[in-house]
Amino acid sequence: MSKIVEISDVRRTFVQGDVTIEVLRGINLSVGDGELVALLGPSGSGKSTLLQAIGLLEGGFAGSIKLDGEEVSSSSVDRQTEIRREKLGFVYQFHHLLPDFDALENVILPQLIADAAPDEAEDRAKHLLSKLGLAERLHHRPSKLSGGEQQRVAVARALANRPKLVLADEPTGNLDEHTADIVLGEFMALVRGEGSAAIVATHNERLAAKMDRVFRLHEGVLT
Ligand SMILES: Nc1ncnc2c1ncn2[C@@H]1O[C@H](COP(=O)(O)OP(=O)(O)OP(=O)(O)O)[C@@H](O)[C@H]1O
Repeated sequence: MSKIVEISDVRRTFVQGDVTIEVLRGINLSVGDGELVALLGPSGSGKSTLLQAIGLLEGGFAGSIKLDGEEVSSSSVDRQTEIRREKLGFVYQFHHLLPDFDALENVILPQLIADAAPDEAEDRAKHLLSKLGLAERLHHRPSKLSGGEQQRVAVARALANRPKLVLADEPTGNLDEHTADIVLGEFMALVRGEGSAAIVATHNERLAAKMDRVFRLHEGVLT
């Protein structure tokens, strides 16, 4: 199986005044194409920091990060932006949808930014939103949607450009347990159906157990 993610000896240290925190102390991780993995760890263990490294969202990391076979840790900012746009999708704990656009527009926009044809972008957005049970909510703005519905739109947006890898940081952390289960189940089914891989950071052991593999971040290393 080819690997969408291969990272080795990734390290990150934060210095705040006199205090130095080694958050990542030599992380090795590989994720195959289409594989769904959970990243578990207590609050403050560095899950978000690791996702930021893989998502090329922050600098300051040491070590090697390969995405889809390409060493990207020292790529130019422009190349990293291109990789984020073409290969990665992101879902966060809070939806970060654009408040003045409806659900459909929120899923169309990233495709237009990636130069998709408007008709195709709309068809794809409708397809994804329908798969997530939102066919009747296409023209609702985020403020008129429930928390679960908002996260479903965020999931559709993350998948809109057919990313090879979705990075999800506590994607259901803001939802009640029952809704979180449903939305995560839908997210996983959709990601599998699309053939994308995903890394999902969560505190929730039960949800993690439904993934292909589970990694635990503890004291800066993965087990
Ligand atoms: N920009 C920063 N400057 C200084 N310290 C930071 C910075 N970002 C994160 N940290 C520290 O790094 C550690 C890991 O943070 P991170 O957000 O990655 O943890 P997490 O596992 O995602 O936690 P949670 O589950 O609570 O979101 C924390 O102790 C945090 O205070």
